[in-house]
Amino acid sequence: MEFDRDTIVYGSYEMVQEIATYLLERTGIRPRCGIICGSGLGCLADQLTEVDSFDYDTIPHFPVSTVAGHRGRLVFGRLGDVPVVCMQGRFHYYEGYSLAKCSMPVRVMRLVGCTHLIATNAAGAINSQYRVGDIMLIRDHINLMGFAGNCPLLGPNDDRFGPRFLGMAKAYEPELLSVAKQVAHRMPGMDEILREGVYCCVGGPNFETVAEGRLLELLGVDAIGMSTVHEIITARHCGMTCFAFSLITNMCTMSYDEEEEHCHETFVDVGRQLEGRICELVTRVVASIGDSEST
Ligand SMILES: O=P(O)(O)O[C@@H]1C[C@H](O)[C@@H](CO)O1
Ligand SMILES: Nc1nc2[nH]cnc2c(=O)[nH]1
Repeated sequence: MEFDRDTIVYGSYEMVQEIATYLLERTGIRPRCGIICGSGLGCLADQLTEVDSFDYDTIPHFPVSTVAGHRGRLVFGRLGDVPVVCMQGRFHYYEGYSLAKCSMPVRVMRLVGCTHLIATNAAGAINSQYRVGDIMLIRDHINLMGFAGNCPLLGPNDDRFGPRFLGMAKAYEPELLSVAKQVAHRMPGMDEILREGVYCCVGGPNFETVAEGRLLELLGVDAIGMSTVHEIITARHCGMTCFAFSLITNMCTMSYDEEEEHCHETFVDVGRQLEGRICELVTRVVASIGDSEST
């Protein structure tokens, strides 16, 4: 099969290294953990101290964010005591970027020193037990775009990033999932909104038809979105430990009698309403990563 290297394959090792060097020469922070802020979850980056931030359009070879609620900058700093780097805004396939290009910043995170990735997103609930405002810890995902032959790892493999073939059975680190549940359990009001489930990514930007929603339910999907899966694949490929969660911003339309709830601006507002709890959850999970690395 012929690959169009410009559109499908993006980010040679040398290119990613050049970006990493550019950043490391301009910040004293040496991050251990990368955090990707989903739609409406950019507040996470606002919690950092000792900040050095870089607008995407000033970083060599970086794509730019085109989605409302995605600020478009990379923020280095400390979350509590732990040095981190946050993507305040991510890249989506529907913006016209290949999956490799959407996920390229994860490799940058790895080459600036991150061993862990925390990805967050806004997602629609397929599971009828869920409610808007729930937080779903991602236990596993279904790479539906991968079933159709689209994957961020398409094309020649560079062993300096990771292996050609990649096991994904424990993509979401069970230990971190368990830490997050313990942490959340100690936070007031979290038990009522905390879920654990299976996330699935579609290309978007359209939302699901009723028939598609019902199919996803049959497949065992709890929440559906347009990101995260390819970032986790890329992170696992380069040996990063991963944790992710979805903020449930809407119930998917599962019957023809229901009114459709989709509105990106409302999704961003749901994020704002929960930002205090989300920031606390992430701060505590990151602290546990810091503790585990210092022992
Ligand atoms: O970046 P995330 O996955 O949070 O963004 C979700 C999916 C779409 O980009 C958008 C839909 O409103 O929110
Ligand atoms: N595909 C998809 N992405 C979302 N992001 C936020 N809500 C939704 C949804 O219902 N479907």
